[in-house]
Amino acid sequence: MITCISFIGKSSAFGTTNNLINHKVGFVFQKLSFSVMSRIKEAKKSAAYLAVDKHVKSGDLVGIGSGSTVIFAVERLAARVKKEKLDIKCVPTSFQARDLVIQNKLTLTNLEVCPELDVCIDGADEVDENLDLIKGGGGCLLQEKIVASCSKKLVIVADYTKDSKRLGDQYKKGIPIEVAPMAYVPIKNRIEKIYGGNAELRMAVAKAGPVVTDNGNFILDWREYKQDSDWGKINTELVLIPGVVETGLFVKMAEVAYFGMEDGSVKNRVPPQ
Ligand SMILES: O=C[C@H](O)[C@H](O)[C@H](O)COP(=O)(O)O
Repeated sequence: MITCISFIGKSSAFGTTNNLINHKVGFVFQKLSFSVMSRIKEAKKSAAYLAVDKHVKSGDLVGIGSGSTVIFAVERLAARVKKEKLDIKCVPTSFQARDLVIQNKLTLTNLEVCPELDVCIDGADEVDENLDLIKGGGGCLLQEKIVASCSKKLVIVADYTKDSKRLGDQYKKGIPIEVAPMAYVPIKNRIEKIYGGNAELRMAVAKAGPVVTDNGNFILDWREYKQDSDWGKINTELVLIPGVVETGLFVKMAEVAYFGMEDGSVKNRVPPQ
């Protein structure tokens, strides 16, 4: 009985030491990842603020993209409306963007009333050296592409982790492809057969089953594709597959991308001549 008690005692003492080390290591990692996260957040903010200041003027009709970086762009727009009495109207690209416009008390409009926009400010999941983009990591690619195509210029705001030489260098979650729900299996099979890789149905996190987009569709995330591809050609071919609604490949659409850097600076990239 005594042995038993002492065994439990030692074991729990050992356990306590281990727990303490784990706790400390966990704390250091937590602190590190917190500082990386806050650096990324600051980078998003610097890029978004600069892009808004450079590209939006009074009287503009502005497309509002989706995602976490665009939150800062809308914040800056709202501050300028208040301070400079900037007169702008906004067309959102998602439920989230519409909500952002409303919450920030900006003037909301749509493409029926304003089919031609001056500028669209949007985020990206990855930007390559040609300024081709992967978008749709948050599931908003269809309305984003429509609004961008109705804008005189598409201005991308991003942090340094999105800056790549080739699509797929950094962003490993795949190229999002929005599809009609009834067609997701044949489309998946076709993409994998023609181009290789895997096109996986995106599953929801706080819901059983797949992600359903703002437009009632599913998303296939196409991974392990050939990186040195002709994205313009592949995008054109993909949208011709019956049931494909849109792809997250934004080829030759962006006029400029702003990247917030780790050191607090912002660098920009324009397409090669
Ligand atoms: O579907 C989401 C959009 O394409 C976003 O613009 C993209 O995922 C980038 O989002 P974030 O600014 O949060 O990285």
